Amino acid sequence: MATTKASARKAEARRADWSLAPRGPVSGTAQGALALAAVAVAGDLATVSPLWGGAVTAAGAVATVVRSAHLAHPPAGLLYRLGCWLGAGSWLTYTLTAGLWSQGAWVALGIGALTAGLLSPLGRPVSRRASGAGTGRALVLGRTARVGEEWERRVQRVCRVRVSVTDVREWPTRTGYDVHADLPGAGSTRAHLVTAADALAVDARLPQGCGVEIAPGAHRGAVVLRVATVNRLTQNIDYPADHRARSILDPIALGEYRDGSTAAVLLRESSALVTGQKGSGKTTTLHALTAGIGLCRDAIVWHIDLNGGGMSQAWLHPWLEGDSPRPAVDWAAATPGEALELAETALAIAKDRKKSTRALKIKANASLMPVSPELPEIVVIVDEGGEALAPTNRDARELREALEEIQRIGRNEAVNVIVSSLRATQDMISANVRKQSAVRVGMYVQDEEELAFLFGWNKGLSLADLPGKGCGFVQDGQAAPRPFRGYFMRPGDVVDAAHAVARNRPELDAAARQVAGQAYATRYGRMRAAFTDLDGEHQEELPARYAAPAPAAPVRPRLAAVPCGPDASAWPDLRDLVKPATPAPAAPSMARAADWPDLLPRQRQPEVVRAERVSAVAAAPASARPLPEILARALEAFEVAGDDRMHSAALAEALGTADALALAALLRPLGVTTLPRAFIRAGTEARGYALADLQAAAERVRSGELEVPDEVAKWPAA
Ligand SMILES: Nc1ncnc2c1ncn2[C@@H]1O[C@H](COP(=O)(O)OP(=O)(O)OP(=O)(O)O)[C@@H](O)[C@H]1O
Repeated sequence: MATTKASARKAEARRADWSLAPRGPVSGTAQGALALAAVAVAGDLATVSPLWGGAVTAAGAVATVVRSAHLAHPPAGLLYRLGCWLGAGSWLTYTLTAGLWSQGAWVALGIGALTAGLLSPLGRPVSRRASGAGTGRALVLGRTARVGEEWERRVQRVCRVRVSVTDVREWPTRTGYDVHADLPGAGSTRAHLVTAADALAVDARLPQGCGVEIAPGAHRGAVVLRVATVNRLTQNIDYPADHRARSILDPIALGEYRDGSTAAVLLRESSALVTGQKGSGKTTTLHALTAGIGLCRDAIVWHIDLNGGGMSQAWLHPWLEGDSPRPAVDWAAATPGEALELAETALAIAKDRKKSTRALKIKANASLMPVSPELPEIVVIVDEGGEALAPTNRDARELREALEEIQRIGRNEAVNVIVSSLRATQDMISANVRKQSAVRVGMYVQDEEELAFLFGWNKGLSLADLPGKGCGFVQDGQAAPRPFRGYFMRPGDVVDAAHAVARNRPELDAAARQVAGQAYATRYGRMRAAFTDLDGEHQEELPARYAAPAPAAPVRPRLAAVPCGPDASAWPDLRDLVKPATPAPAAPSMARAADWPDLLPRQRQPEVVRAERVSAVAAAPASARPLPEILARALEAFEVAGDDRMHSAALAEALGTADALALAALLRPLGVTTLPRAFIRAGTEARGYALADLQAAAERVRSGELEVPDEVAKWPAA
């Protein structure tokens, strides 16, 4: 077959070409001179008036100018053609006037033909270009040819790279155009143009907010320069109220690029990071993501909203108002304690799915866990709006670590994280979060360095490309970051979308629900409490709100004697003081949070902790000082609980102290205080103690560094 084709091609090549079409400058010049001589001989024999020669010359000259303008020939090409017509026409008019049969007339014709032949490269139609390998041929005509030549010269001037433009295509929105070009090779790469994108925009004198994006072309040697000529990003783009169900395997739309195409990102396997200064449009972008993911029939959204409820409020509104039977967002956390519970639950589900979905993957013959309404992806969206996740914030270490671990291990198991942060700097975003986020969205910031931190240096990004709120750069995987404008989702749009999401979203699968346990099963009560009372006071009231079917008799405020000596470190935690005064209307058997069974055993390496405890209590050197009874028994209580944190009330009960207040008074002289933030145990959010603090105190006592006060040493004899 191949041989037949080759021989056919050879035969075709051998076949004589008898057409009169010129094949190059020599044949073209010879043909033109012969044709002119033939016309002159015919005119001479027919004794045509010389006026006709003048008329033909004038007509030819005018036609040349008009045609060259239409085809956007360069000035040299136009002059060459005009010269040919004027020379030939003058010679013809002269021979019709003075006679053809003189030596001078034929010598003049020869000299004219020779000149035309030598200058013929000037007349070559530069607008005809090859459009690149494998892409067919494109004819660049008229205005677009002129634009293409301008860009060839501009790229040569700014980047010292001689590209050849193969096509210029106007955007459907008529707000810019794409310039398709081939690189010359010889060491030039697209990166040369990418770094000069801003300089090219300046050289082209583009309007404010417009720029040049350098995108890959049809092959490695081709580039596309996306040139915006109208600043379309200044106009609001309403959220398209399209609430049809979709899949998390499809791209999730965030807004539009300059050319009017949809800015969308793939989130099935990717975590995302959204940064931007206050008021730049982060939360609005998270709304668009919540809507896009929420409308998927195979994904559910969990919110961590440490930004005063700004993100989750509108999504929960229909449910809080009783207009919707369930919330659009399956779980929303507004406090650090609940946030940690949510993150740890997501992590536990990801770990469990690694084992439990093995058979499913084999059945589907897919290495990636197949998602479906029965096994939905969980996307945890975190709008922290402050420094909660900053690597420098020690209080948030556990939450940050849980989220980072989800990012590391949750891809295949369809548990992903989207984090928003005020600033794209090393002190606000840990390197791990940034690296693990394949999707990055950088909304407006003051400092170009922040964009560079997020997207890398020399990406040709300029703040001049972002005209205002709601604008940013978006990057999905290896693709170059592109300026876009986010959909403007107003609260009303969110509420409309929330209705649609609540109607159609899937429920968490049964296996995950089992892993999530009681904390997940009771989340609605806490969400209702938290998002109707955002001043933070709800924290201590949470158990009562969701646990009590019938209110118990109100607890009367109680006066307590507080040991307030001159040393402030010996004072009890005042928050523990007010706690008993808070009414706790709960079911009789669960009147106090401390009474609740721990229905969600910790996943955090209980064996290791236990081993540490045993060595801390038992393996003390002989010279070590004895531990006070309260400390030794507190360490034992942690060991029995198999946990590394215990609520104050639970520990007080285990030790048999009068209450949490009395316990605080005993532990404070040993330097042990409650953790700064409440945490959840057995479905209750309250403050309590960390095992590590008790172990540190024990160490200090044993080494003699810490003197045990009498009132502590005497306990429980007192
Ligand atoms: N895509 C958008 N189109 C038009 N305006 C927008 C857009 N996004 C945000 N805005 C405007 O910017 C304001 C702030 O937006 P948003 O609350 O999303 O910013 P933020 O970065 O989350 O701020 P903060 O950090 O204070 O929470 C909005 O009230 C709105 O007026």
